[in-house]
Amino acid sequence: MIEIRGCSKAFGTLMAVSKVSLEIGEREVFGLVGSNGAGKSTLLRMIAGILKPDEGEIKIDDMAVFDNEKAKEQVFYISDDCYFPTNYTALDMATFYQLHYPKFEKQRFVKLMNQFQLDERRKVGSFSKGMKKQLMVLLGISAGTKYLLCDETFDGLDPVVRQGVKSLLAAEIMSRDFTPVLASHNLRELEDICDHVGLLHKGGMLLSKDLEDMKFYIHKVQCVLTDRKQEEELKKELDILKIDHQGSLVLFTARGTRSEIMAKIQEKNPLFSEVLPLTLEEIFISETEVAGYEIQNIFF
Ligand SMILES: Nc1ncnc2c1ncn2[C@@H]1O[C@H](COP(=O)(O)OP(=O)(O)OP(=O)(O)O)[C@@H](O)[C@H]1O
Repeated sequence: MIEIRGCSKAFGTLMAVSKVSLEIGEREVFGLVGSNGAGKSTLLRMIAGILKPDEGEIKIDDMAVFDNEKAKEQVFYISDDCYFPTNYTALDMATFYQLHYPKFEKQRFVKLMNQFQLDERRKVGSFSKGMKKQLMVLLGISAGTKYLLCDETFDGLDPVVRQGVKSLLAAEIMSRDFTPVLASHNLRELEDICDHVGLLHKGGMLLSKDLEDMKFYIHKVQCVLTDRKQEEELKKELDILKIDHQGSLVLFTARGTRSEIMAKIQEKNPLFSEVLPLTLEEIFISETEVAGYEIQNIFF
């Protein structure tokens, strides 16, 4: 488990991370979201033991991480602007990481490169941005660390590769003790991948919640009502966050369990009604409102 207790980091007078406390459980995909400059990279670099917090502590499996090789061996960090030595091939990168990570599996790396149709003998300098990101994920998986920290790694991957990487992470979680932490400024990049989401805003942790728990108390329903009056009644009877119209269809996003909301709608004998899946952005509308913020002020 990763435990962060009252962690802060300033650069001069700028508070990049402020008194963040957070627990990242095991064998779950943790999404760290926040707008540009929210402090995600700074927090990840502290978790990786690269930056020392000004105050507070970070423990990886009960070990303080800063200046602790044993703890750092458990963490592979993929920066948002990875450095590759000139003339290094992908295989050279694997040899390099093998020196730092005792559990690195080179054969597995070569196999994964083939699976993702990347040439391990090619110079990394000639890889596209997305290929470099894939390469880093494959190096991270092959390193055999318990934690994989990805900074904006999913952003910009094409849908097929993204799906491949997502399946790879899921398979790792199933087969060994593995926890990926994915940071992104883009809610859409993380919505079908994460089990748990932490929201950073201006250096502070606004919320950290299980996605399934959040989904339990907010639902989106589309229905066709027989009378306009019924919509007005439902506005009073439901805890509505948003209403949209598409022709005769009314779309309600409301707080409450699925059965509570559907019971109220069924009382009106609608011509049609169904529950729709929610996006992460829609889920956050409710959660950030409870925390006293408007999602538009956080992400847009
Ligand atoms: N080395 C540094 N020196 C000075 N200021 C820094 C440094 N690193 C980060 N900052 C500042 O700290 C704040 C948080 O930056 P950070 O990179 O952690 O944000 P982020 O959430 O990762 O942003 P993005 O999504 O744009 O990558 C920003 O205001 C940034 O300018």
